[in-house]
Amino acid sequence: MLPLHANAATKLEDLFQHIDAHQDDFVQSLKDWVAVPSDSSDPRFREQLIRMVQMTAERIRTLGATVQLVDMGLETLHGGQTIQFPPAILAQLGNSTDKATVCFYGHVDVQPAKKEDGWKTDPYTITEINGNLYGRGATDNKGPVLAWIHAIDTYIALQKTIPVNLKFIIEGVEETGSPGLEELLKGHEEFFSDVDYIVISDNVWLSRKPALTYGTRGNAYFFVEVESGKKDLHSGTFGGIIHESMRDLVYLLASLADTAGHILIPGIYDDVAPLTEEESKLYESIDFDMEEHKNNTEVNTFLYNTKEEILQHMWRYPSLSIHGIEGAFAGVGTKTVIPSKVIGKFSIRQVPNMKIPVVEKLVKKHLEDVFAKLNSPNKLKVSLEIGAMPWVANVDDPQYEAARTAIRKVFGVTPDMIRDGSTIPLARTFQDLTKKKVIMIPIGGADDGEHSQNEKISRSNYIQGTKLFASFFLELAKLHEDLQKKSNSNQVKISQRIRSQT
Ligand SMILES: C[C@H](N)C(=O)N[C@@H](Cc1c[nH]cn1)C(=O)O
Ligand SMILES: [Zn+2]
Ligand SMILES: [Zn+2]
Repeated sequence: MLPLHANAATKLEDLFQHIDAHQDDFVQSLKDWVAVPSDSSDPRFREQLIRMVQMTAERIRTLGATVQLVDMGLETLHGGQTIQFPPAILAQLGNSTDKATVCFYGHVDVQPAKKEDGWKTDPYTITEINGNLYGRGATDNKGPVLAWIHAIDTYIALQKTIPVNLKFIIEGVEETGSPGLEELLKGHEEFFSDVDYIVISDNVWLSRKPALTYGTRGNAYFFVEVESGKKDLHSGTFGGIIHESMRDLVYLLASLADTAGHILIPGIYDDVAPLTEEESKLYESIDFDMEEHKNNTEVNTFLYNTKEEILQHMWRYPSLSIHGIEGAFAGVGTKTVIPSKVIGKFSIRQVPNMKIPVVEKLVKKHLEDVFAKLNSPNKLKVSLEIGAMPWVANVDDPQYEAARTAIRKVFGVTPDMIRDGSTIPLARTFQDLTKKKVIMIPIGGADDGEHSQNEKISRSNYIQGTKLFASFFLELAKLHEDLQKKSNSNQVKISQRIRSQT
């Protein structure tokens, strides 16, 4: 590694030029990372997921950082078997007392992806088409994690002083709700003692315009299991004489929400923060093209007709989605089986001021009440698998101002201030537990298709995003200097006052 010149003044143009000149190398790194199917939902990929975390640790080590791989123990699967959790990465680069310390949080696990799900290209081979880099994890979240690393690498390659101290928390189970991570944070409180800001880049913009995210919804993810017996049965031989588990389950799932998206679980909306007039105005002022959003989503119609309603229902109201049924026949052909045990999977996105234990109680009560009316002898089991709280930040916090300035310098525009309907399970935990200021700086585009077929990040967003992070380091350093000056001058005033009183 090259030595860092302490006093070399950093010109933004030099950094930007270096990033532009090395963009093909940066794309190659993304290719290497996307090639690892680090799917955290499917235990069959566990070895690959662990390899991905190790590769990431190695890459962070090449920056000159001190890297710790923390063992996260065993994961107990729904059937009772156990497998190794991937380790988590805690790393540190620089510890100057006169610099701000920024902790970057990201994840290198991905959602499942199979070519036959409808991908146009192999999900684990980055394929560039019309300036877009297609591949699972390209935007969620391998691209942004690499962009952050490349921004640091740029300072190192140009032998410039990195303007801030850097810390990293990188994990491999974000997509399954970050199990065990809260305990990890609780056990490493000292890691956060000198951290000033926590940065997350795991969302996308709302439109073509760059954005900063100040809120995310939480998620309460449930399994509802119905079991009729120990083995599947022939529907010709047994159909008509048994209580079918699938029929019960479909009835239960249908009772959760109506076709207009309204959740039918009694009491579920009771704690939702009321919409104030001030907040209402906020939605009116956001520049949002519903037609473009519809095109990105590839649906004909939304549930709501106005921009305000759409934004509110994405960001500040709960929503219930049914994700799938484990154990049900889902293949091609016309299998005529009656499944014995089926597990319905659904989740409710959480908003302020909903509380997970209350939601859990309401959901269980509702499903038990509905099931009781079926007079079914089958066994019902409802379990909360993930409970992640919503997160909202104060947009007047200084790190938002630094990020706004950095965005102006890279993109020449003032960013949209947005919320996001999806969940970063650890965002609220960071805020509550560490009491540090959290900011989300998305670099992905509105049409990136996270979790969907043909997920991508554009080459432009990936490279401009790298510049944004490099520029953000400088803005944070300036901010820190200003804050320190202010605090020193306040200290002088206090000392003078004490002296004059004695
Ligand atoms: C926003 C982030 N990139 C993401 O996709 N998060 C997941 C996390 C989650 C929530 N419940 C289960 N996993 C998401 O919002 O779905
Ligand atoms: Zn993500
Ligand atoms: Zn995701």
